[in-house]
Amino acid sequence: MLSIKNLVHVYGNGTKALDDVSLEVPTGMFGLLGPNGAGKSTLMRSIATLQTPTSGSIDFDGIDVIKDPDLLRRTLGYLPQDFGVYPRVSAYDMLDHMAVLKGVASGKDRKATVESLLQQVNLWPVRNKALAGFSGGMRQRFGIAQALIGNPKLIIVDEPTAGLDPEERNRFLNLLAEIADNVVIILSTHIVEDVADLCPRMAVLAGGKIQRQGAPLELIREMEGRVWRKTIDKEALKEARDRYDVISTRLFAGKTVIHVLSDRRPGEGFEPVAGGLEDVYFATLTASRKVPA
Ligand SMILES: Nc1ncnc2c1ncn2[C@@H]1O[C@H](COP(=O)(O)OP(=O)(O)OP(=O)(O)O)[C@@H](O)[C@H]1O
Repeated sequence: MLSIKNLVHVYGNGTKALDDVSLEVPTGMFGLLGPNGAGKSTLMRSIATLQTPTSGSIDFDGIDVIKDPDLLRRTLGYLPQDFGVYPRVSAYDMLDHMAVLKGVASGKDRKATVESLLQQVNLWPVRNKALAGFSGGMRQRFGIAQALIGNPKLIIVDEPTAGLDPEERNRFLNLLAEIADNVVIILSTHIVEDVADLCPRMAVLAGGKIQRQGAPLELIREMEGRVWRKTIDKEALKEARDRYDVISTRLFAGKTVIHVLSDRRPGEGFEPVAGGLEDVYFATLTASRKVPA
């Protein structure tokens, strides 16, 4: 269990990226959903011991993460948002090198580790190819392989599916689902479907604050009967926004489809829709913007 209490992070320029964040993250897959600039990477980097928060505490299975970062690093796997350079070395050699850095000293252990990880992430057939020539999906699978060296109990993946095509995304998410037994995996993303597809627990972070948390299905159930849809001309959007609690808009066949949150039918031409996680997310963001800072 990962337990975060009252975490605050203020950058040198005065930006308060985390504002009293408290979270309990159980074993399994946990989705941290938030728009760009919400503070997700700041939170991920704080948990991964890459930066020290201004105040607050992080505890993982009895390890005081802020006081004892080295202890956490032994049981941590991290796939950063930006994995950085992809050198002209083969996947095999790079993974072997990273295993050395992570302290897998014996050559025999390393061979076993590297081989089994390459198989697990389905990169065995291309193990001798240079990482520089890998596709986005292959790179992310390599990223997971390196994160899994040393059997970590806490795995952090920061926006891993951004830029992947649907097939690669699927493959990547399936891989995450397979390793989620007995470990804590935090998936930070701005893609609602990533969370809907595979996270039994989630939180929405916006403006540095946790706006909502719970099980996606429960959060969706809480909105039952409160989401309404109407198709309007795009010229009517401004008026609709003034009149209703519009949580999302999208174009469909040249018209604008709005989703409105309301306890009863908001007006003429509205039909009820079964809300999804996207509605939960957008409603949460809309509500968070209304709160004066
Ligand atoms: N090193 C830094 N110095 C100053 N401000 C920063 C720094 N890093 C991030 N910020 C600011 O902190 C806030 C949160 O940024 P963060 O990168 O954590 O958000 P995010 O949710 O990960 O967004 P994104 O998906 O765009 O990376 C933003 O306002 C950002 O501009």
